Amino acid sequence: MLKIDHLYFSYNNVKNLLTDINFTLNDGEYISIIGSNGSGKSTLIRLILKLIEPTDGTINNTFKNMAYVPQRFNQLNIHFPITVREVLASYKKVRHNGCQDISEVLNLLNLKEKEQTLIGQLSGGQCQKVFIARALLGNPDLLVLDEPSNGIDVKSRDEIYELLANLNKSKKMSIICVEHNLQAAVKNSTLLYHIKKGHGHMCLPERYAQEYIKNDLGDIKC
Ligand SMILES: Nc1ncnc2c1ncn2[C@@H]1O[C@H](COP(=O)(O)OP(=O)(O)OP(=O)(O)O)[C@@H](O)[C@H]1O
Repeated sequence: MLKIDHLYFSYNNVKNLLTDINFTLNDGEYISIIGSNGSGKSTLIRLILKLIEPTDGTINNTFKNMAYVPQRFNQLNIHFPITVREVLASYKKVRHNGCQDISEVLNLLNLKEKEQTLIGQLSGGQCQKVFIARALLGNPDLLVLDEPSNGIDVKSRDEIYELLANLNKSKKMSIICVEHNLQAAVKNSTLLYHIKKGHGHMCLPERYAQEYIKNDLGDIKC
């Protein structure tokens, strides 16, 4: 379980970015964090991952094995001399033990035929899947993703969300996902966490969808 109580956070140049954040993820839940650009979604993820410290408040985390899939990036040099399999093998080497078989994870993400391809020569969607595969190698009990479908075509996007839904439902993997894809968030998540003007609140996906249809996004009060 992850429980955040009365968390406050400011950057030097952005005061009161997050104000009195209260957030609970129970084991097996899938929570999508939504909100407009700059509302603090990725910052909340960084706090959960302990990459930064809150200004005030507490984060209690009983998950033993978190894995993180960062936002997609496009700057890989196409000649960077490392293949998909080598990316996964180097991660496995660093983690030492408890890892899944690389071929199994490649199959799970339909990446088997790309295992000898240089990472920089993959499409954006394929590259994103490699980073998801890398995260899954360590058998996480909490998977944290930052906008997994950003800039990804419909087919790869659907595959990624089907996989996440399956991991959550079949393997009971807990998931936190920063999301701009509201359709996927509403379809897959147990709960949505909406951050607006520094404050956050949980809401049920169906309720959010109803409110979204009735109002502009900015006016949603669920
Ligand atoms: N390392 C940093 N130092 C200072 N300010 C930062 C830093 N990282 C983010 N910010 C600022 O904090 C605010 C929130 O950024 P954050 O990345 O958390 O937003 P977000 O909700 O994830 O946005 P987006 O939807 O655009 O990805 C922004 O105004 C951003 O400029």
